[in-house]
Amino acid sequence: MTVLEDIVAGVREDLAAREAVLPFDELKIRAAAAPAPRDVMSALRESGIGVIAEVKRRSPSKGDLADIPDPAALAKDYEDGGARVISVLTEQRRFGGSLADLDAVRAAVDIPILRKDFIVSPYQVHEARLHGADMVLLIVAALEQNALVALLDRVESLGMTALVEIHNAEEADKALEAGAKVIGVNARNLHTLEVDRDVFSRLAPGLPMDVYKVAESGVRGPGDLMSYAGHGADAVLVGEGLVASGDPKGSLVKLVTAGSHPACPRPSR
Ligand SMILES: O=P(O)(O)OC[C@@H](O)[C@@H](O)c1c[nH]c2ccccc12
Repeated sequence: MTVLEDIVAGVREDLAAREAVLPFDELKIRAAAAPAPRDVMSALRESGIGVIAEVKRRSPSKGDLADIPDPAALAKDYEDGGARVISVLTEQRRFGGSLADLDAVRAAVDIPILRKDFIVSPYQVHEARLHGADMVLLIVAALEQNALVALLDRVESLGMTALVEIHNAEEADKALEAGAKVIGVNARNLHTLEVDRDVFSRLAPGLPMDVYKVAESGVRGPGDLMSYAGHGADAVLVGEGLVASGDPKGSLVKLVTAGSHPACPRPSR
């Protein structure tokens, strides 16, 4: 079993337990009554390189990163520091996240929120909506193509935006085939957990101009942001570089400042 398969197996078990408590039909009704989702694309398309800031306690590759006793306070710091979107990891077993984190962050900020999890079922999409998410991660490596297409349609039909994650050229083709408008290139291989920052520069030129491109993982500071921007990134998604820095807000401000500096390369759109 690869790391990804192991994580997804745990996610499916936890999902079955939640579904036994709150059946899908009831969940859908409740989610439909949630306040409308935010316009993620307009937030993302503000000028400069966007920063998506992540609430991340631990990871299978690095172990414990930060305690984050108050995810709402961290999220508020991210919002004040100029994040475009806040990513909240809700996977429990390996990342120490929860839907309670999503609720806390939703109550604390006005900017769009991404539910970062291993989404394999429409149940999780409606659940994301119920808990206030505006954006949902769909990982191509974790999904059959027909499931990817169905989940992407589901996300859009609920007025949310999908961040479709890829790591190689075959997954890029699948994401485009499915109609992804926002594509995240993860520098980390989810089967082996190895990070290769050059994956973005190899894949980005093959993605259409009108696809919004997010460089995910391994951003240590402004230098990595500038380099990703030089290869065509519209935004970067950063977790560890913020939460483990000792000063998440200060570290974020440095990234946001670099991303809006005149010397920073711009996506040619
Ligand atoms: O902490 P980093 O290296 O800045 O990475 C953030 C983000 O890219 C990473 O958490 C991530 C990217 N894709 C994922 C899929 C599932 C879980 C986590 C992730």
